[in-house]
Amino acid sequence: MASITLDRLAHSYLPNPTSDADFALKEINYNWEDGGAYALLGPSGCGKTTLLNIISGLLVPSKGHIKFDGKDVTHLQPEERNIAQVFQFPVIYDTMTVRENLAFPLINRRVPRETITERVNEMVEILDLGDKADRKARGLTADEKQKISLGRGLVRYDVNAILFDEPLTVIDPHMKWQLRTKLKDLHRQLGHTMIYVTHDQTEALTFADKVVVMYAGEVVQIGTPEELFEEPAHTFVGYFIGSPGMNVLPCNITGRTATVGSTAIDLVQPSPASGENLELGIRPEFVTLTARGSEGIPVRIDAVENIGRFQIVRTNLEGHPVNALLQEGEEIPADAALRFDPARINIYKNSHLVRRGA
Ligand SMILES: Nc1ncnc2c1ncn2[C@@H]1O[C@H](COP(=O)(O)OP(=O)(O)OP(=O)(O)O)[C@@H](O)[C@H]1O
Repeated sequence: MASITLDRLAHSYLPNPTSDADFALKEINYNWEDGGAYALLGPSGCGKTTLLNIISGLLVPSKGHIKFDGKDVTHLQPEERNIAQVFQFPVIYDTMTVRENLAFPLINRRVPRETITERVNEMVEILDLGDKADRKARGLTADEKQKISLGRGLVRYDVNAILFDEPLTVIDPHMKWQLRTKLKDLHRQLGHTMIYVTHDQTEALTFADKVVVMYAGEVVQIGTPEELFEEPAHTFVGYFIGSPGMNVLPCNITGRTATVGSTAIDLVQPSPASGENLELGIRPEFVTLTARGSEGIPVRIDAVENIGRFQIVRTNLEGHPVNALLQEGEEIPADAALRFDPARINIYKNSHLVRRGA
């Protein structure tokens, strides 16, 4: 296992990049701790694969360095980096049995026979493949084959890191949560440095101790799942994490009052932010509905969606959508007014957090 340092790392696919916009990966500085479980989370095209390929050695960055345990590996080939990778689709040998597939990465590295048997047995048990262990991979389901792929990544005990690139894409939805939880357990048991690439927030938040959120080539926040929820550093994080995401409303600010259109919202504390490109962010969990006439902000209700234990109330405030998350069965007044918990109102300037809820 190793720590991984990204030292002023950036990448452009263009031969002569001139502006920030030319970089598929904008400058990032970060130290990923030895034995940590990290997720790279972001929408399609945000630069996740570019970063993963730099770590694995498939791509040499146009700027900066990458270090494993302080040793510069920027120009080392993938096979010289001693990492394991699990891809979206199973990479296994159909003609080999499950056991033979799992043993293969160890045989390649001339691991002693007894150790191989021990590790393979351990993987078979961990991945619940006991009843299939001596069958050829050819006849197995896509789920089972991908489990073997995961096992082939995890079976090596001496790797610097294990990289997972959307490994649950082919897995059946009902199996996904099982494998997600399993991977988390495996990380606890095995203690490898693990980096998991996904565009699915549930996968990222379940698996990782720290989530690296990427947007348009930029790392916009690195934090624990709680930090991303409580204190989104960028409006994109607020919008992308949470279901539904944070409400983001363009506003002006004077003193302790934010104004959305002609609606004044009391921030309780004066905000340090002023000028243009300001936005108010509040999560639906901290929006309540009251009857009009009390102190709330009158709104139009567009829709109510029941999602099990909660209901999402979709409202419209002066042309801007605002969602409120209410408990199942909680009463929704016919003439509704919104109330924002002032302690949970964040203020953003140019999409970046400048003031978190008091
Ligand atoms: N080989 C390449 N040559 C030129 N541009 C590329 C190349 N690979 C990726 N890009 C561009 O770099 C940006 C980041 O792509 P990347 O594949 O890293 O994103 P991603 O977050 O992994 O997306 P996805 O989830 O769709 O794989 C995109 O704009 C993409 O079009």
